[in-house]
Amino acid sequence: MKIRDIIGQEKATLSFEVFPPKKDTDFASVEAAALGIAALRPSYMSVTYGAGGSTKGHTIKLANEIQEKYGVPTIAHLTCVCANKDSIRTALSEMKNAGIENILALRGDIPKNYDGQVFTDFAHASELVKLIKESGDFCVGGACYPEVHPDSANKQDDIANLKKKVEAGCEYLTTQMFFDNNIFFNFMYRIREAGIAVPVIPGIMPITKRVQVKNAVKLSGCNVPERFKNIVDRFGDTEAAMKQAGIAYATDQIIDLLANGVKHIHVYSMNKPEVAAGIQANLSDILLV
Ligand SMILES: NC(=O)C1=CN([C@@H]2O[C@H](COP(=O)(O)OP(=O)(O)OC[C@H]3O[C@@H](n4cnc5c(N)ncnc54)[C@H](O)[C@@H]3O)[C@@H](O)[C@H]2O)C=CC1
Ligand SMILES: Nc1nc(=O)c2c([nH]1)NC[C@@H]1CN(c3ccc(C(=O)N[C@@H](CCC(=O)O)C(=O)O)cc3)CN21
Repeated sequence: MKIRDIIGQEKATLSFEVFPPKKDTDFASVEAAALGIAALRPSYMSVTYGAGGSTKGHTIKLANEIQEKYGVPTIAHLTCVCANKDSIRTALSEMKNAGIENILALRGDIPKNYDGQVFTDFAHASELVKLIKESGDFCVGGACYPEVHPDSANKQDDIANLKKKVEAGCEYLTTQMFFDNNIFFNFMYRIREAGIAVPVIPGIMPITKRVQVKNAVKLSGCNVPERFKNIVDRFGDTEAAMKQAGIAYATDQIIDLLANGVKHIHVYSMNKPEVAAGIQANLSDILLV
C-alpha cells in the first residue's frame, strides 16, 4: 500500500523506523527487533539504508519480511551518496521485485573514510527523487529540516531547495528530529507560506540513553531544550529510568503535536520494540480521537 493513501485517510497514524545491521552476523537480532515492532501493527514502518548500498540486501529483506509476515506496509530508504544511476536503478528494481511500493529518497550521510567519489551522478536528494519517479510506480517521500539542514547556508535556501525536491515529485515529507515543538510549528508556517503543500510528518526521536543526545546533535544540529537537558542529567546514568523518561518526553511531544492538529507521527524507534510499544501504549486512546 502507498504511504500517500495511508496518510490520506481520516485516521491518525503512528509509524516506526528500524535500521538494518551493518554486519551479516547481526542480522538475526535486528530481524527479531524489527519483527517485534511490526507485531505492534503500526500504520507503516520505514527501513533505513546504508551509504552506497552497503545494507541494500538487509534493507530489502527486512522490509519484505515486515510486509509478508505482519501485513505492515513499509517504506525503504534509498540514499544517493556514493551511488550512481546504474546502482540506483538496480536497487529500485530489486525493491520492486520484493514488493516495496514506497521509497524515502535521501541524499544520505557522507561516510567517514570513504575512498571513492561521494557525489557522482547525484548531489542532492531532488535528483534522486526525479530518477525514482521515472523508474516506476513508487510513492516517494523525502526529509525536511525544521532547524535547517547543517549543510545549508540559511533558512531561505533550505526551503527553496525543499521546494525543488517537492517539485521533482516528492509526495510527502518526514522531519528531522526536534525536541522543541515550537520549532516544528514555526517551520510549518514558513514552508506553507513558501507554497510547499505536501503532507509533513514530524519525526520524533525518543532519547533513551545519554549517548544518543550527542549523536542526535551531531546528525541533525538540533537544539536541546533546558528541560530536556535536565532530564538527561538527572536520569542518564540509570538505564531503566532514562528509558522511562525518554518515552514520557517523546509521548508528551506527540500529544502536544496531536492536540495542535497534527495527524501523523513517525517515531525513530531505533530497533527498540519496548520503546515503540511504550509510546504506542501511551497513545492508545489518544490516537482514536
Ligand atoms: N530517518 C533518517 O534516516 C533520516 C536521515 N536524514 C539524513 O539527512 C541528510 C540529508 O539528506 P536529504 O535531506 O535527503 O538531502 P537533500 O539533498 O535534500 O539536502 C541536503 C542539502 O543540500 C541542499 N539541497 C537540496 N536540494 C538542492 C538543490 N536542488 N540545489 C541545491 N542545494 C540543494 C539542502 O538545502 C541541504 O542543505 C542525510 O544524511 C540523510 O540520510 C535526515 C532525516 C531522516
Ligand atoms: N543525518 C541523519 N542521519 C540519520 O541516519 C538519521 C537522522 N539524521 N535523523 C533521523 C534518524 C535518527 N538517527 C539516529 C539517531 C541516534 C543514533 C544514536 O544515538 N546511535 C548510537 C546508538 C545508541 C543506541 O544504542 O541506541 C550510536 O552510538 O551510534 C543513531 C541514529 C538515524 N536517522
